[in-house]
Amino acid sequence: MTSVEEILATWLDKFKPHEDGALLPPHHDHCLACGPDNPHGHHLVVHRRGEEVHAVHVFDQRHVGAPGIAHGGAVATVLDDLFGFLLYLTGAPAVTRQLEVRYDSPVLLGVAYELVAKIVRAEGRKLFVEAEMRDTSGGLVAFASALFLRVDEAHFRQGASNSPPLARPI
Ligand SMILES: CCCCCCCCCC(=O)SCCNC(=O)CCNC(=O)[C@H](O)C(C)(C)COP(=O)(O)OP(=O)(O)OC[C@H]1O[C@@H](n2cnc3c(N)ncnc32)[C@H](O)[C@@H]1OP(=O)(O)O
Repeated sequence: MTSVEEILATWLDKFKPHEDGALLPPHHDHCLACGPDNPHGHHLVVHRRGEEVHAVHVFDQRHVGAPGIAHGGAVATVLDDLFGFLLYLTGAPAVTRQLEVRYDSPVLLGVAYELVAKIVRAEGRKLFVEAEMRDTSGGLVAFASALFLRVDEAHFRQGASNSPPLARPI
């Protein structure tokens, strides 16, 4: 598992400008939503598209709520993390202060959905953001809005000495 200091050391590069269309880097290798090395993760892959961020995502059996349907918390995780990619466009880290998700239709496992997020407005440390998740016919299945607050590196160091085991013994 990568340490907080190792993660922070890579952040300056991540917050450099990214070209339109660029593949955006994961927040870190074990991030629950986008980390490629997290076996329990969503492995979300996100690109910049103009001033928005864009992903095509498929939930699988690890994310099941009702049979065949993604758990609402899993959907919220992915939408929250998608917002985290907008931060690369702002050039500064921030964290979720408030997140609201509207679930319009069940999100089916094994089906591709298109996700788009944008910054609605910025006021000082505050970033107001919105995201949509649509099915392949363009139908809106979920809508999220959130307030992110810019924080400095000290925020992330709060977890630096906290490294519980990966899983609880049964
Ligand atoms: C590479 C970057 C890494 C990012 C990864 C992204 C991953 C995906 C996102 C996440 O999972 S983040 C993890 C979940 N979030 C957290 O763990 C955050 C936990 N909360 C905190 O640590 C603190 O609450 C926080 C640092 C966010 C804010 O504490 P502060 O004491 O700095 O701010 P405060 O609560 O006083 O609010 C600052 C301003 O926002 C305003 N505010 C707060 N809540 C509001 C609200 N709900 N609506 C409107 N305004 C609000 C508040 O009134 C105030 O306004 P003014 O500055 O004008 O006085």
